[in-house]
Amino acid sequence: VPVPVLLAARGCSSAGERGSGRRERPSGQRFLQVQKAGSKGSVGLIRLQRPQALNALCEGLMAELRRALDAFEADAQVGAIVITGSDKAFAAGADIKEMQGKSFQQCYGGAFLAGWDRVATVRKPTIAAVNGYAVSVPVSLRALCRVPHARGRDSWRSPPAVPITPSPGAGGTQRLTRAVGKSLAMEMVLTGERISAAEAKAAGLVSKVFPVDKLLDAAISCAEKIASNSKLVVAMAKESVNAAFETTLAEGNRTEKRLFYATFATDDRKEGMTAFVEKRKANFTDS
Ligand SMILES: C=CC(=O)SCCNC(=O)CCNC(=O)[C@H](O)C(C)(C)COP(=O)(O)OP(=O)(O)OC[C@H]1O[C@@H](n2cnc3c(N)ncnc32)[C@H](O)[C@@H]1OP(=O)(O)O
Repeated sequence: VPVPVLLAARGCSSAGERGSGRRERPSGQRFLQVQKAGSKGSVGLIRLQRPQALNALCEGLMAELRRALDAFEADAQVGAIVITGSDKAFAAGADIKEMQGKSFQQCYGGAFLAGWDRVATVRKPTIAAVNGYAVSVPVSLRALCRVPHARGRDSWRSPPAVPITPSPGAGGTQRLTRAVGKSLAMEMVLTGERISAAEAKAAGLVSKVFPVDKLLDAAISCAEKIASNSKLVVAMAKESVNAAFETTLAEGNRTEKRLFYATFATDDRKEGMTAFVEKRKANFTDS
């Protein structure tokens, strides 16, 4: 049974949210639904919920997202996180209406977008379950999640599974290098065409494709499987994978080796190897 997670809220003022205002949910969020999922509540589930703007990433939404990630990062019960959107949109990019009037001074001086990379610095594995539009920045958001899932062509409705449109802010192209460092697959420049989930998978943009009605369950079940391992060692594995993406091959190998040595200082490494040899299920204590 999903357990609601209580977080404080701060808001955007955008179409459909002014005047009467978009109400906070009882849980305190305005733009997200945040809960624990999975049979043991070990999965942190974040659903972007700003339907009137197709989940465009306004500052208020991103602030809530950061707080949700912080809360799950600190929650010892949670071993992995799933971020998803709605049927029509994962997210339609940065909020154009919020950005429209901004000057350089406001962007640079006000550190616009500061903290937007929190999703990349979370130590727990994060899965993006992408359905509908994923435009510009959400493509980066999804890429930062490292284990992206998408809904498949066989369940296409309108709009298609992972359409990608040009980012006006990037002059019609969007480089993903900022999001994922030097990963070869991500060096591609998206030129504004709409691509299907299958094409996104072929390009390395998503790792698995599911029919729409199976997408979220599959993402949660994958997260649950990850969460059933030692959280301590999973965090080390994620650090190692990130190092492989972000540094040279030699540096990535060095980091991996150091972290592998470090696992020998943990109880969970001993328990994992002993359980393997004794052909039984490991009982990890995250220590
Ligand atoms: C770092 C840079 C960036 O991220 S720049 C932003 C990049 N994003 C985009 O360029 C996408 C802009 N949106 C669209 O192109 C379309 O909305 C669409 C193709 C994603 C979907 O088209 P559709 O016709 O199905 O919906 P609407 O255009 O009518 O949109 C519904 C509603 O949402 C508002 N909205 C959509 N995207 C944004 C956005 N990025 N920022 C702010 N608001 C957005 C849109 O204005 C509509 O609201 P309304 O009150 O009717 O104006």
